[in-house]
Amino acid sequence: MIERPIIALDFATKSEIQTFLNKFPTDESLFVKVGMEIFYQEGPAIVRWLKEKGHDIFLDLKLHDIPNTVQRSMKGLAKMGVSITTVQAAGGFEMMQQAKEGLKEGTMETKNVPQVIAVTQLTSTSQEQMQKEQLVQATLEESVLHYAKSAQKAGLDGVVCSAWEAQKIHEITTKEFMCLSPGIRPQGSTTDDQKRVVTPYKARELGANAIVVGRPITLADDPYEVYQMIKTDWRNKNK
Ligand SMILES: O=c1ccn([C@@H]2O[C@H](COP(=O)(O)O)[C@@H](O)[C@H]2O)c(=O)[nH]1
Repeated sequence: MIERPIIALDFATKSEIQTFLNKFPTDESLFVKVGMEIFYQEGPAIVRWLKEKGHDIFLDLKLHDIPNTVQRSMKGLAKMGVSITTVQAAGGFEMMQQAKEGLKEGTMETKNVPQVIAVTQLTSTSQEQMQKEQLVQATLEESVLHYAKSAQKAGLDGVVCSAWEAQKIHEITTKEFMCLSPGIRPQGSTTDDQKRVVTPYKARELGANAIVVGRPITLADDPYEVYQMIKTDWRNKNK
């Protein structure tokens, strides 16, 4: 269980992140998500900088390519010392296996292998969209469960899914298999482009092992206050 909500640092520049982090106490160790937006601007240096500040890193680059390319990319990525990283489950079973292999090879000396989890169906996808646009005949839940089972068989540590799917995923995998859930919105917040949204409190009840929260915190007038409120709700201590 990851007790701290993971904050999605969806910013375009390091200086924007610095301004944002200045609103938190300097000794507060955060779990942050580095995604494509900032990584494509700043590269691995942003990961090093955040780590030096004492934060844990979820590097969410959602790798999706042929197995050999993903294996070699993961080998390099492993050296960055991140805690969790991602691939797209749609890349296939062999690709997922090779992602894990690459991470193991890249950390041969340190033995500090990052966890790798597979994105199932994005939380911005509805069942209707999935069936129409991906020509998938199954229900959204069936698709997510299928990817979760495949990710587990491939040796991955978990999946990215909506908290709505977490309980069933645990039933077909294990309680420890990580269900990391974005699409988190406090009661009454706007949903933005997210389709499968859950409150922090409900996400915990439904069996999520970790939550990722971006805009409700990053766009707040007082991000630290909202972060604390979400953390309390997530830990189910306010009811
Ligand atoms: O299915 C997915 C996979 C990843 N994400 C990422 O999580 C955050 C959510 O940000 P919000 O502002 O809280 O909506 C964002 O970085 C996405 O890239 C996701 O939302 N859904």
